[in-house]
Amino acid sequence: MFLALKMSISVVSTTNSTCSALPGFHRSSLPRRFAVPMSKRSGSRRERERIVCACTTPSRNLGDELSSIDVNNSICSENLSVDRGDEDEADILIECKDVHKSFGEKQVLRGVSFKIRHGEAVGIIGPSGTGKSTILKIMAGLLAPDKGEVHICGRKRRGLVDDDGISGLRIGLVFQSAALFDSLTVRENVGFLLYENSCMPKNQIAELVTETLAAVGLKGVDDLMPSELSGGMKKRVALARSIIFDNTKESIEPEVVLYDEPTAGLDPIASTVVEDLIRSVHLKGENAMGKPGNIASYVVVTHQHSTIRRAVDRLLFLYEGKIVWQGMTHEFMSSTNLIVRQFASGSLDGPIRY
Ligand SMILES: Nc1ncnc2c1ncn2[C@@H]1O[C@H](COP(=O)(O)OP(=O)(O)OP(=O)(O)O)[C@@H](O)[C@H]1O
Repeated sequence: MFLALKMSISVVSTTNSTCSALPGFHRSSLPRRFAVPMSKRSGSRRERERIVCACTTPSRNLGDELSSIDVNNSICSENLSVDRGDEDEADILIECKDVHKSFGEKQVLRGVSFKIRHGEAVGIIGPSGTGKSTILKIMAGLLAPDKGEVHICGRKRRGLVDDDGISGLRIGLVFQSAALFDSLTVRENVGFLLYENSCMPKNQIAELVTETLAAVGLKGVDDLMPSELSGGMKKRVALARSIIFDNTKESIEPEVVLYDEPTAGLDPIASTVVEDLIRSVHLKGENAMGKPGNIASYVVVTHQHSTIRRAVDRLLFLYEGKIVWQGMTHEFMSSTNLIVRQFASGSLDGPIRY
């Protein structure tokens, strides 16, 4: 499911009125999961802007292999290139501090802390059901932690993305499957936020959409419907929707993009294309137009080794609701941590039990 949420906090308005620049499109036709509770449909325009898309030790006795884990900061005792501590706090865009989250009786996150700095390409990995998507949604402001804090550019987020009024950072979230609006064209999907929330004229938005689609390697698809696209193309359209921004604004805030399993369901070559695309829209990359990307930092949740190797520089390993290992990608394959070794090899033998 794709979701572009913009946090400054632009996002897509889902109030129950007709779209300003998308004739005939009515927000009530949005999928039900995108609906905004009536009680939240008041307040300022900013408040009405909404999202569309929608460590303690592990509980099991894992034996000696976990004895090297520091339960306070969750860093394995291997000699790894981990977080740079107190250095240059100014470049921290998102920080999770001791985040806890439960669903009913199920404790999913049990004290997760990490920082995402300007310029970083970070992967979150770990066994299924360990809370990777949950922490992504908490970073995005779609879910609130039960305990702990999320800081955006040094400021504590008070509620969800639409409540806190924090500006200074845009956050784009690209869900696993595209979740494009089936009844809208590619152009309308990609330009949705701008049609809704910007003062840009329609022809200018259309031009920007075409340019953004070209940046992700798509040409001549503006008028197609999502049903006419392949799975890989839908992922690219979803990416375009997450990175487009109002370039007429005087100041452009940096953007962090959060990708939830962006290569899931793709064949190896299509995965490589998406992995390179993720790199290319980053500020250290070069997009399909030969221009530097605009994305300041990104976080990728993935299970795929190719994505780990190709698309990220630093890894956080989440297991049983805690970060039990972190290091650079090149340190992952050679790690002596038994959890990491089992995960990397896919072995059934080891501390991770299914
Ligand atoms: N909204 C929700 N309500 C109830 N339980 C939830 C909700 N969201 C997630 N969970 C549960 O929380 C746990 C963690 O889910 P999450 O999707 O974050 O895991 P994950 O690590 O991303 O898994 P996977 O790798 O399989 O996608 C799962 O047991 C899931 O069922």
